[in-house]
Amino acid sequence: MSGTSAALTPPADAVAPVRHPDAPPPGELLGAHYEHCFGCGGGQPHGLHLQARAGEGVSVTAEFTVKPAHQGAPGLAHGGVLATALDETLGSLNWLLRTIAVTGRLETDFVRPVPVDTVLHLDARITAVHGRKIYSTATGRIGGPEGPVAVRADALFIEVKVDHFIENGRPAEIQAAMADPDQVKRARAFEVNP
Ligand SMILES: CCCCCCCCCCCCCCCC(=O)SCCNC(=O)CCNC(=O)[C@H](O)C(C)(C)COP(=O)(O)OP(=O)(O)OC[C@H]1O[C@@H](n2cnc3c(N)ncnc32)[C@H](O)[C@@H]1OP(=O)(O)O
Repeated sequence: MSGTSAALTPPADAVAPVRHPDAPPPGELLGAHYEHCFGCGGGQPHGLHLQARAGEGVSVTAEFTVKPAHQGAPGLAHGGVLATALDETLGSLNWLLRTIAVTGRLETDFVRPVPVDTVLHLDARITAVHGRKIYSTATGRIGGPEGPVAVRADALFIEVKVDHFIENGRPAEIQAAMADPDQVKRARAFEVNP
């Protein structure tokens, strides 16, 4: 990984991530964490509709097809959209720890342009954990899962409680989410089964 800043270098006493015993088995789709999430939700017409799949250890894979709505330059994916795909894939890793976490820092390298209609093959893993801090890394390849790297990222996620969303989200969406038993169950499961 190139150019990682000090903030993304785990401290010496960081520990290896431990896959939760109830984490989905390798190969299983993780499912959307929120129907209206721009990264993974099915309810966003121009969203990325990214579906992450559990991998071995504390890793995931995902695919994202670049659509015309995702352009920055003519026929090319917008860099911010590619960063979103990396962020979403990295974020899904935390479900293998059964931990709710948000992105604190995301550092992205854009290595190759990514044309519209390209399938971006994403691969991410957690590298270390230090208290509430979760360190992770991801690549996005084009032309196949073993193709050349087009984008890569390192990230620091910070563990939060469900209250982070309840206290900060716009009330209309929070009330709708809390009225959805499946959404509440999915979020609360992480607090009662640490
Ligand atoms: C009914 C409702 C259902 C809800 C169901 C939800 C489902 C689950 C949704 C998941 C969603 C994922 C979606 C994709 C991933 C996003 O895109 S998440 C969205 C983007 N991220 C954000 O909005 C986060 C905004 N930032 C914040 O809220 C706060 O800054 C944070 C990250 C929670 C940290 O604040 P804090 O809890 O007060 O923690 P703080 O004490 O400042 O820092 C803790 C440690 O982290 C370090 N740290 C914090 N920030 C940084 C940073 N930026 N750089 C370096 N180090 C940092 C601190 O230095 C500190 O280190 P130590 O001193 O412990 O060594």
